[in-house]
Amino acid sequence: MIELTQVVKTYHAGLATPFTAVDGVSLQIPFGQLTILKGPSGSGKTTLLTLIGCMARPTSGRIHLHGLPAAALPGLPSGDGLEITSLPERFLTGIRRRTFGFIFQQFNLIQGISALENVMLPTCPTGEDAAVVRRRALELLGRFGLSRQAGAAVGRLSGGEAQRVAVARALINDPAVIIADEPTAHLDSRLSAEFMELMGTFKATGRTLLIASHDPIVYESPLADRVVTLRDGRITATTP
Ligand SMILES: Nc1ncnc2c1ncn2[C@@H]1O[C@H](COP(=O)(O)OP(=O)(O)OP(=O)(O)O)[C@@H](O)[C@H]1O
Repeated sequence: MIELTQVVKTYHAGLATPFTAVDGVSLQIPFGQLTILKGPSGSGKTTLLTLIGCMARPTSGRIHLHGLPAAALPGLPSGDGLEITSLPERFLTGIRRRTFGFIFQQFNLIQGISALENVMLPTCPTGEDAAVVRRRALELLGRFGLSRQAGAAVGRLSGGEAQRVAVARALINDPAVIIADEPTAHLDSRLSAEFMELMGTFKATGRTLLIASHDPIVYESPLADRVVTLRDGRITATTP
């Protein structure tokens, strides 16, 4: 479980115009479930995802990881209740790489390199053998029907293909938790429904899914275990 306790994120803290984007959020995200963060633009969904995914630190409050596999915590005690908010940067980086896979709104594929190279990218800092990574990346691309596009520059891919490359990239380090930020924002209804089906297959393998979205195809999906609604950086509703 990922446990947030009174998490606050204030941008420009200490400056003339501080802005509190996340304002005292307490939330428990069980492993193995699909949790949706829903809310209007600017409600703090992306900010919250970056805090949970160890990409930024909260201004105050704590985030604990309870019960992660030891392999996800290299050099760290795997005991219960690891508090990530106060860990030194090098540990945060390790947890980010091994525990989380990210799918961004614009997919954030690197233009000018191939689909295969994009999928391999998150493994670069791990120093893993390139041939092994390449095999795994090709397997993933094959699984998503993209074998023929492996060598293609990502700029040439269709929206749906680009999305599946982004999903393959999120999976390359076999993360326990997949974080997706408005993953269907640039997809039509059919591709959005396909995306949710894909998420369903990951959930079936025991992965934890955390998706920020204001797309009803996502937050009304029967796959969602819980929908957390945010407004002005605060939780206003949790269903069920
Ligand atoms: N780096 C930053 N510096 C200052 N303010 C920021 C920064 N990042 C986000 N904000 C502000 O924090 C608020 C929450 O932003 P955030 O991106 O988390 O919302 P969101 O719910 O994900 O919105 P959207 O659905 O439009 O992506 C917004 O008002 C935004 O302008």
